[in-house]
Amino acid sequence: MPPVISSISTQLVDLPTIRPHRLSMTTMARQTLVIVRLRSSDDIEGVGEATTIGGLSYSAESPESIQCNIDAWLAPLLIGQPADNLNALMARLDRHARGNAIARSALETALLDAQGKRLGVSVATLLGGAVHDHLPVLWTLASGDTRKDIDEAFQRLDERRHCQFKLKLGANALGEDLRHTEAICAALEGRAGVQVDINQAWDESTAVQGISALEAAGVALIEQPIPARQVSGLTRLANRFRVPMLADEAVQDAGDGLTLLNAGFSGAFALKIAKAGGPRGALKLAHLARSAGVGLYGGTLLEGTIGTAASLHAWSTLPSLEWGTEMFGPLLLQDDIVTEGLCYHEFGVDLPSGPGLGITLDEDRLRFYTRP
Ligand SMILES: O=C(O)C[C@H]1C=CC(=O)O1
Ligand SMILES: [Mn+2]
Repeated sequence: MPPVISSISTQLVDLPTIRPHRLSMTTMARQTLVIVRLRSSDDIEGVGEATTIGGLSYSAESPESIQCNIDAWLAPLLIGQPADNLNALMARLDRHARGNAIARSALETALLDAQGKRLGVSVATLLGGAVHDHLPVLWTLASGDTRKDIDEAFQRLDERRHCQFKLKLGANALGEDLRHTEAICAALEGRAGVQVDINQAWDESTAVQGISALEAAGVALIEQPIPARQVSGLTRLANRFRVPMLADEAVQDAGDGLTLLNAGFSGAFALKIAKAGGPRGALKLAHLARSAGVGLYGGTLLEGTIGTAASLHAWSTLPSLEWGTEMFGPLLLQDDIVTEGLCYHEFGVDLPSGPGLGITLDEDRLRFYTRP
């Protein structure tokens, strides 16, 4: 008799950030983790995590909708089913539920964690095997203050924690954003690379103006300058400029990847397990991109340690990530809900060793931060 899934619980965990994190659509003072605990009849527990940014300001899913839709709709589809066949379980979700990629990602993570623990292997091994055990990690400078951002960058460089930085643009007028970026590029010249993420905030003509100036300032990569659905516009920008465009919100999964490739997009893709409904969907997009010669970037939805570890297991199976990763989510949070955090050093992070995700919950801190 195969083990069956016996229960799935969700909880909302609010963790304060180390400083306000300013993006084009919101400023975050805390992050909410939706923690999923999935138990099976063989007494094995798998843990998953879902996050988004600023309630509904980043995505059509909010922490509360993720919790509600798992509890009301997705968990009942899985409970009572054989626990050890991920393909069958995810196909069952596909058959009976639409959308909700972030919620699905948390469930798939919990299923992978459980199966890894059951077989005594890591999630990366379940996904075909790790080819890297240390991945580069950039840091996002988003305090909202140019001087503070420069000081923060030098601190990270001195600690040998990060040597690539991402700036969040689009909350301010173009001129202000350009002055901010130029000052940071000048301060870091020769010591660190700088890339920018506009999070869809510009229209195409603002983007043409902005990207010309950013290219001249030495910015290495331009992420999602215009709205996600403007595929032709993003393709035009990618063809117009020498500095590469990184598609983020425009490329949720392999289907979107195909749309961009068919439109003639030449740039890079940001992978996120949350966008693609889990690690396997993100890898499907990655393999499509690799076949088309499109560069990859290991993206975050500012997950905590569980979601970051799940992403790392997936990214570790890829031969190359041309643009590195931004798996710094746990470092933006004041505290954690695991017994042993990820190990950040030498401008990157170690892949946690298994079984499963290789992460253990700290029950006391989890209880402390769980929303009543
Ligand atoms: O890329 C995004 O759009 C979301 C996220 C990633 C880093 C960060 O600061 O925000
Ligand atoms: Mn982005």
